[in-house]
Amino acid sequence: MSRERLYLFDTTLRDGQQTQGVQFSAPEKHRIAAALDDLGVDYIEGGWPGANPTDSEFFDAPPKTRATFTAFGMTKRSGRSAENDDVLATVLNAGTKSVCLVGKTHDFHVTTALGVTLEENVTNIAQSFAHIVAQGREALFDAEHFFDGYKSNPDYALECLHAAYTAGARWIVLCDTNGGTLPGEVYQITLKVIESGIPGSHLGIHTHDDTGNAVANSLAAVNAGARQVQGTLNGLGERCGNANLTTLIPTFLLKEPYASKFDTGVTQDALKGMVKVSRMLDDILNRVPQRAAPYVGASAFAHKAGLHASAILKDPTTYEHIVPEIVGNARIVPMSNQAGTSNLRSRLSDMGMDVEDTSALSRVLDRIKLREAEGYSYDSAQASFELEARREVGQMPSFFDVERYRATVERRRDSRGRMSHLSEATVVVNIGGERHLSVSEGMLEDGADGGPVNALSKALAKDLGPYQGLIEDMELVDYKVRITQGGTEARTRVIIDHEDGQGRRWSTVGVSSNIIDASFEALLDAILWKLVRDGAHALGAQ
Ligand SMILES: CC(=O)SCCNC(=O)CCNC(=O)[C@H](O)C(C)(C)COP(=O)(O)OP(=O)(O)OC[C@H]1O[C@@H](n2cnc3c(N)ncnc32)[C@H](O)[C@@H]1OP(=O)(O)O
Ligand SMILES: CC(=O)C(=O)O
Repeated sequence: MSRERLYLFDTTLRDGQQTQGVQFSAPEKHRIAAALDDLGVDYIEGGWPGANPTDSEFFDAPPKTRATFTAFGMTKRSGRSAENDDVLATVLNAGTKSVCLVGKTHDFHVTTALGVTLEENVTNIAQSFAHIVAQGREALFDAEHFFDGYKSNPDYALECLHAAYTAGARWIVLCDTNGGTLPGEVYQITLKVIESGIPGSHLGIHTHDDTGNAVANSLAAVNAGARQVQGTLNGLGERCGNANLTTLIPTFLLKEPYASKFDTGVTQDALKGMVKVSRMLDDILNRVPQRAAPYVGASAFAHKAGLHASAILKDPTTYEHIVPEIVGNARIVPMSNQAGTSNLRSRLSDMGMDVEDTSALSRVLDRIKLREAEGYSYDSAQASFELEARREVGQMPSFFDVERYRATVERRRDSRGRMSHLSEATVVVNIGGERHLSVSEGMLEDGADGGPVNALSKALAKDLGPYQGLIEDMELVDYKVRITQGGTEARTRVIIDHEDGQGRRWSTVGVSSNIIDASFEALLDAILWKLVRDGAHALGAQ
């Protein structure tokens, strides 16, 4: 079978920026564009020149990409020529090789949102594209609300597409703007478009995830013949997001019939960077990565249940649809109350612990299940699990003892009558018979009160004598609280994530009826795990 080219169009910097709460700066756009270019997408839509200062700044000094850098805008408005439309002029003045214009194809939107006649809209589309093409640009038509438009008035929706195509648009992109269309309809309607005379090699698909079908809809359009797929990294985008390219790209490269049928610009080698690219975007957005994201999520290859773990150890293909490393991910076999000895052996061996004694293994398993019944949760707090296992099998060095800690919170009015908060913590540890007392205030980088957990974290990490050098690069990056039982019996579970200078991220858990105490337990485990992993026992721990 001869292979066909499937084009990937990324709109993270345009539709992705339409995500609530997302606002990229120009330098961030440059970083994302460079990562997309390394990945191998064919088009990078940078934004809408002239729509806001950031996009204008970005287009003033555009990235140099192998991918076709694209400016976005809308078709000309009625009552002026394409040459005299200032919004269109600003888009064209960005000087990009390719230009994507959104235009209406749904009769209802033409009369209601634009308030023009159906004929005027067709003329506006045709003249806008003729103008772009006359300037030597590659033109794309984002046919807004196309599927809804087709269902309302198929002849008119197709007339709009043909107006752009006849005027020279290279790509006609069928948009499921409201995200309400299902895969069967996308497939059938895409076939109708092809039957109307626009070949699949000129058709693109742009979907939204409002029914959770953005990826399925993209695949349906490709199955019908479309050869350009638009999407965003991590599925960013207006409302529920766009088709997720971190799902679609591995699917096109690894799954049939796509892998045998299509070439894309993404190589198998670049595919190994998929997790990295996804995390980079989360890092820029200061978002916690979605654990369950297909292919790239931390749980995508996590085998929690005992039956799964047992089989995985015999042959990973028993519960994995692909080899995780192909997309830069990794297999994990977490511990929890769903686990059996297979999970345990696998975890211990990953931690470098060889435990032959089966009675020790059962003790660890019993201990973990008992602690989970008390409210601990080890499947996401693997570092705390490791410490618990070490304690149970006698492989946990003793670095220091916490003699006591105290945290206080104060709310007061200053001399100008303004309310302020102050949190303070004291921690006393005993290291080899020597007492170390540390006091810290809760303080954020901007000088605001960081709260009692922040104060405790600082006091605990302030003076650990010989171990101090090993913990200096630790940073608390996420803090989650959950009440595990209601009423007066309430127990609080705190899960804290840390990162260090070696790029490691680890999670620890604490449980108590008191949120500060639960936090302290998780903070303490985080430091102990770091000391165990970095060989602090060599510094004289017992
Ligand atoms: C489906 C999509 O996601 S398309 C992408 C949409 N992206 C964005 O809207 C983000 C960037 N947009 C913006 O910054 C602003 O909306 C701007 C600068 C483009 C326009 O701002 P304003 O001139 O203040 O207009 P406003 O946003 O209020 O309304 C949009 C105007 O464009 C018109 N319009 C909408 N689509 C089109 C189109 N395809 N062709 C021509 N005109 C259009 C609307 O009718 C409306 O005009 P009206 O005010 O005369 O009724
Ligand atoms: C153009 C676009 O983003 C849409 O129709 O969804």
